[in-house]
Amino acid sequence: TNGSAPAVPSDQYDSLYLSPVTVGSSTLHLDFDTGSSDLWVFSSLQAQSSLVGHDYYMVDPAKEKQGYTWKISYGDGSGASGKVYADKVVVGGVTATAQAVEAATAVSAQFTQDVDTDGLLGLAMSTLNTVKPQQQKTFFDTVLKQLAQPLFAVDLKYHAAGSYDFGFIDKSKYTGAINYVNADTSKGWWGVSATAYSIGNASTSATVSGILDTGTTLLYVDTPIVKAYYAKVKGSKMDNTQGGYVFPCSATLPDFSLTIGGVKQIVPGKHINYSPTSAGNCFGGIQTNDGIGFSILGDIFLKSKYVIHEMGSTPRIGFAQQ
Ligand SMILES: O=C(Cc1ccccc1)Nn1cnc2ccccc21
Repeated sequence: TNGSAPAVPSDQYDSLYLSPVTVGSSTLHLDFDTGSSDLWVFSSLQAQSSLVGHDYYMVDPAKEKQGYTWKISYGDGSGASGKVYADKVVVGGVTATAQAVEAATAVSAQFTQDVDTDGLLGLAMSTLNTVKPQQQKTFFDTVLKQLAQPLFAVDLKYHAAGSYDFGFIDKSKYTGAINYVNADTSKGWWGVSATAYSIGNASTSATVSGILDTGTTLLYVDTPIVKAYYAKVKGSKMDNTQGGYVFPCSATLPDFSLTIGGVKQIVPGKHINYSPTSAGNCFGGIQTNDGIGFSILGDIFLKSKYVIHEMGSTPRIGFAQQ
């Protein structure tokens, strides 16, 4: 069976996208995350005070994987931990009958205060799964064999609902050719590299290595590229109190592209005006990857494309224009 689930922006700035998932007998709204590999949910194991505003998984002790635990932390310092259950998970009609469901006992403030997100569904390689004593499969790995094609496709949109397709490529969701490149999955992520970047009409050769990451809101690249970009934005500056580059909200933002597989993958300037700040300017969708060691092609990069993640004998990534 194949299936498709909507990806709905959680707020007016596309901070993250939420998809409905049936976990056991509950429908939860999860953040599908190609940057991690745990399916974890808010659960009845938590204090009631932590559950306010969230839908949550009502655990069934009979389904517990006794002695199994998990603990995850993300690049932004957020994290969660808990126990593991084997239960039915359904995404867009695709069913995993005994999927490892990681029920939270503790969740960091970033997640607790984000009342729309009921958990995450990891779509990176299962080698990054944090469950002990035995690593568990992602939902995608669990259902892989039942899919017509071993792939999922990501269709995130700018200030609009998109979708995640499992097992098929939806021709109505893109125009032009799909450009495939091999994925570097050696670190457990969907890794790609670019050979050039462009700011407006000016192209510069450079090697940009990074990961596709639907769980990251913005686009993080090497500092010299970020500086070159905002040099083209009148009134832009690095604002340490806001934690990144900001600019007057009236600024015209040049398009940005990364050349992947010989094809320019363009991010429209409009998408790079991420959100207003509390100080009366606007926060940039492109920021520096200082301290990370690689680039992170998050939602700002993805939301103009239809991106196929194919787990064939040689993992590939296909890019097409929405
Ligand atoms: O953690 C990251 C990317 C990242 C940011 C900074 C340093 C290193 C890596 N993304 N991400 C993927 N899933 C997430 C879930 C919550 C927060 C961030 C999440």
